[in-house]
Amino acid sequence: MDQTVSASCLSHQHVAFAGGLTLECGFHLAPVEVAYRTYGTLSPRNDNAILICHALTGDQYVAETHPLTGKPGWWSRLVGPGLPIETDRFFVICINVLGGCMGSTGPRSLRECPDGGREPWGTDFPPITIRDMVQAQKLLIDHLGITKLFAVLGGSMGGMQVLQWAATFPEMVFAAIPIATSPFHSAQNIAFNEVSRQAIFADPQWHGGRYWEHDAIPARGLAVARMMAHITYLSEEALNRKFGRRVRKAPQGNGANPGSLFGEMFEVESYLRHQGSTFVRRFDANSYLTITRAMDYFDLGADYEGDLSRPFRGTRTRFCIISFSSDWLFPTSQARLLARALNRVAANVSFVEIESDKGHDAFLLDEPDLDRTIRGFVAGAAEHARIA
Ligand SMILES: CC(=O)SCCNC(=O)CCNC(=O)[C@H](O)C(C)(C)COP(=O)(O)OP(=O)(O)OC[C@H]1O[C@@H](n2cnc3c(N)ncnc32)[C@H](O)[C@@H]1OP(=O)(O)O
Ligand SMILES: N[C@@H](CCO)C(=O)O
Repeated sequence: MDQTVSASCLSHQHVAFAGGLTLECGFHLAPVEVAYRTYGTLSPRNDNAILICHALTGDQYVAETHPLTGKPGWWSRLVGPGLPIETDRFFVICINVLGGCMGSTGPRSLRECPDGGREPWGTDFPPITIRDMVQAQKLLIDHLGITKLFAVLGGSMGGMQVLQWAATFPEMVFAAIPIATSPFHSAQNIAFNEVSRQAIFADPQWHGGRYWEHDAIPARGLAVARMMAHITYLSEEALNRKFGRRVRKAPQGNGANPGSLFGEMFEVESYLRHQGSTFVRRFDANSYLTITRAMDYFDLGADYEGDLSRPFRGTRTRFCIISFSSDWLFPTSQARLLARALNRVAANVSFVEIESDKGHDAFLLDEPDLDRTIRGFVAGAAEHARIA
């Protein structure tokens, strides 16, 4: 079916594709809604589009104030006029992933029930993969009339999407920048995700995933999931630098801090509680479960007896792989495996390990070497692509 014909705009930068998508699991999901933001202008030659893919709990608000948190966009340091991803020159698109909770179809979306009513998908939302996310993005890219992306970039799960784009639609990706990512999700990372999921299931407000029926959310479980995951986004050095062993006065009453000496708590405890409680205001538990599973399934070599170069055979995409020295979640060793595999089949592969003590989330933080690397690679690739 011609998706450009069956697409309807629900509102500004929110499109429904009536024909939907057949997912990797075989389920046909229809309609598929895609929420996105754009910055800059598509050139008359249609050659300046850059797709930015967000990470696990990110969203399309990459370079503007977030509507729920009021915070600047998660990459507003990098995307804008005069910045490494120059919006006076490039047309930048960022899409909320399939399975997300910021407007694209996900577990919180309403579906038709057999009795004619509508209710959220919840845990009945079909399992999705990174490839499904990319297929949903492709619907939108086609709808926007873009035939070739000048560049696709993103960190962490965003980097997985970058690799999937380059593997699935090689002719559409001129340059790819996978950052702080891996060609497969490791056993250690699957293990961390499973602990997060169990924290959600253990919350009395989980209600088998139908929490909306109880006018509740599994806030405690989701917060604990985030607290645990957030530790993996930092590094020992970063935690020491930020908090050391400093303490502050602890909240009193309701058994909030049993065993605490002198009514104190460690700053790092307070920080993690803050990260947990702010997270639940902006994220849906069923989305969290769906997306962490999609990350867990990611394994580019799975269909090729583990050979990571075969998905990219014949590629003409230029790659710039970036890792951070203190990232223990997506360590440099995994990026190096990817670089070695790509070097066997691709003519243009750069690999940069950035010295940083900030851990995995370094790609979201003020890291001048990251900005310089992206600026340099994008400028060089634009010259090769002869972008005005
Ligand atoms: C690619 C993507 O799309 S990913 C999505 C990115 N966004 C997120 O992950 C949102 C969650 N936030 C984060 O993970 C991080 O804040 C980052 C990575 C975005 C930024 O990190 P940093 O700038 O180093 O901020 P930091 O981790 O220190 O957190 C600051 C917050 O902790 C609070 N905080 C700091 N110390 C303490 C403490 N001891 N006790 C309680 N709260 C504390 C600050 O008040 C601040 O709160 P606020 O965010 O509500 O204003
Ligand atoms: N902290 C980021 C990166 C995780 O990989 C997020 O929450 O999406």
